[in-house]
Amino acid sequence: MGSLSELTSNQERSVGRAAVLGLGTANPPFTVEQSGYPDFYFNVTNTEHKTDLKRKFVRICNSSMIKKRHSYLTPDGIKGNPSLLAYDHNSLDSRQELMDAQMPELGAQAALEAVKDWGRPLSDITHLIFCNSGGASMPGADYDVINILGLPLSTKRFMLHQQGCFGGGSVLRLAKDLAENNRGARVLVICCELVSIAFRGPSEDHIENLVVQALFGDGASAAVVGADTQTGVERQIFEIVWTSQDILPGSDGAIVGKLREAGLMVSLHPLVPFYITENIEKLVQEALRPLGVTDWNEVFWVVHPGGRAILDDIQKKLKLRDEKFAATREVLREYGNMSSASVMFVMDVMRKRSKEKGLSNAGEGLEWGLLLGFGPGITVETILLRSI
Ligand SMILES: CC(=O)CC(=O)SCCNC(=O)CCNC(=O)[C@H](O)C(C)(C)COP(=O)(O)OP(=O)(O)OC[C@H]1O[C@@H](n2cnc3c(N)ncnc32)[C@H](O)[C@@H]1OP(=O)(O)O
Repeated sequence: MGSLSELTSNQERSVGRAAVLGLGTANPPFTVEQSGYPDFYFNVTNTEHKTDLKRKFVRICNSSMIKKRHSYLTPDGIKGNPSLLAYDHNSLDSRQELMDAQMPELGAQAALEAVKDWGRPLSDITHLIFCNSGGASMPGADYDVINILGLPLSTKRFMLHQQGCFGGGSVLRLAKDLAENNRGARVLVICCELVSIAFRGPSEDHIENLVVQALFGDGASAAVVGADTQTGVERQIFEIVWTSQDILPGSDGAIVGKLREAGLMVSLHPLVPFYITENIEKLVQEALRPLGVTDWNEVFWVVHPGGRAILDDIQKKLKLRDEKFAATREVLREYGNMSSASVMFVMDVMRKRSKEKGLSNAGEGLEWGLLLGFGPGITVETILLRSI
């Protein structure tokens, strides 16, 4: 007969590993084409006279490999919030009001898709994680989602604020810990990011702001995570095998977001691609060497579409074939950088492409894969995935 502590821990912990059991995404309907965005942006911010900045912005947009982005900020919506137009007017109230209304709405849409994909009722959700880099209210968007979806009032909630782009990895790491330490748990994970918190007019003194305005788009993604699947009802899309989070040495100050009276002031150092590329192989080795993998083309890649230059440089450094980043580049092309929401979009695109091609699993027919999320710090989330 076992001890009381053994009996308790056997009842509390899952037998198997956590996995993604359902995925969903959502975007606002309004889109802007990147080719027309310089005209749109300088017109709507009343800065057409800043011709040098506009020419530079055209070069940035043309190099971004983004085709279109979704946004709640329609021309009328922007004009109706004039405090957003200058580079640094006090505007936090207007921005927070937009975020309070839009974040739960878009997050709930993505969550409904994920739950439909999972196949069990909303009432079986036990935990909710909501991640966002902009808005902050009490109770927050997690609470609103409980009400919108009619989730059980006993759902245990976690609100992750100000993670930035690595947050898509953080939520899966936290969901794994919750699912494996609470037998039977089904964790609904939502990442929702909106540009209303950082949209602002151009400034000659802050050129990196042009890069921010050219890259980011609105999007929400969601997943249901759980262990010990119900046979015939649930299926594992990606098993979450191992996770780590690392700060890249020497990269202090390279990606920063400060919440100020003028909203989220984001700065991106031109050396961001360099810092990530210099450090990436060590992290990849740590994750894949225990499996005996030494050719990084043997696994599938779910990479945060942070910017074209970052993807080009990582691909070159790791000697990855073009098809390895096809899902990531599709997300960058069709949606831009949606910060923490991006990596679950990549997972969703990858499993759909794999199905269309008749491949044996969601991971392009390969058993092992790596998820990489990077953001402020520079912080990198590395997750070893398995597709069965
Ligand atoms: C917010 C989060 O938490 C996480 C994130 O994802 S942060 C986002 C991370 N992404 C990045 O940092 C962007 C990485 N950079 C890129 O992808 C590319 O540089 C880019 C698409 C923005 C431009 O592509 P490129 O190949 O560099 O184009 P290129 O023609 O050389 O540069 C265009 C101009 O942009 C300027 N530029 C590029 N990056 C810049 C930066 N970070 N700050 C200021 N200027 C920049 C260049 O100096 C160049 O100016 P000129 O044309 O006047 O010479």
